[in-house]
Amino acid sequence: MKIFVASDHAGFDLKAQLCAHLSAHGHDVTDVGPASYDPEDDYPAFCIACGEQVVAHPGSLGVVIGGSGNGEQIAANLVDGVRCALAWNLVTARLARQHNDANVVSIGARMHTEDEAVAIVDAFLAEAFSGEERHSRRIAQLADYEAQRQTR
Ligand SMILES: O=C[C@H](O)[C@H](O)[C@H](O)COP(=O)(O)O
Repeated sequence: MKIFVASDHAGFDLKAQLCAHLSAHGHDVTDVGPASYDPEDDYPAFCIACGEQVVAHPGSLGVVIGGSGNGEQIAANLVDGVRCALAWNLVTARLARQHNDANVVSIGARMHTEDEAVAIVDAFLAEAFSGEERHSRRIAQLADYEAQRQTR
């Protein structure tokens, strides 16, 4: 699977571990940045770039990582076509795919051990959208709003 991963300084170490883990498991991983640790860096540009890459590569998925994952989720969701979910355990990770067809997952690196965070991402990547009508209907409503916003 093609996977794009971004972080800020708070998620930088986890990003490195996650990219290595995902590559070792056969995924085609792109580290969207930052390329080096800067304790003063800002998450928006990296997370927006990650979302843009996911939208530009249909079928791919993205991971954005920060301290809490909150700002990273907010940033990624500014990109049209991105549905980014903040996952904080295995259940929320799986539901993000099953119910929301999320194409990006946000992780709070300060909220978990690295092993826990990697397991949450693995759970997200392994799950599929259920395709159930009620979930498709709700996702279509979000896409409709997005399309209308583009014409305003
Ligand atoms: O929602 C934002 C993320 O959690 C950031 O990683 C966090 O705000 C960074 O905090 P600081 O600049 O204090 O390390």
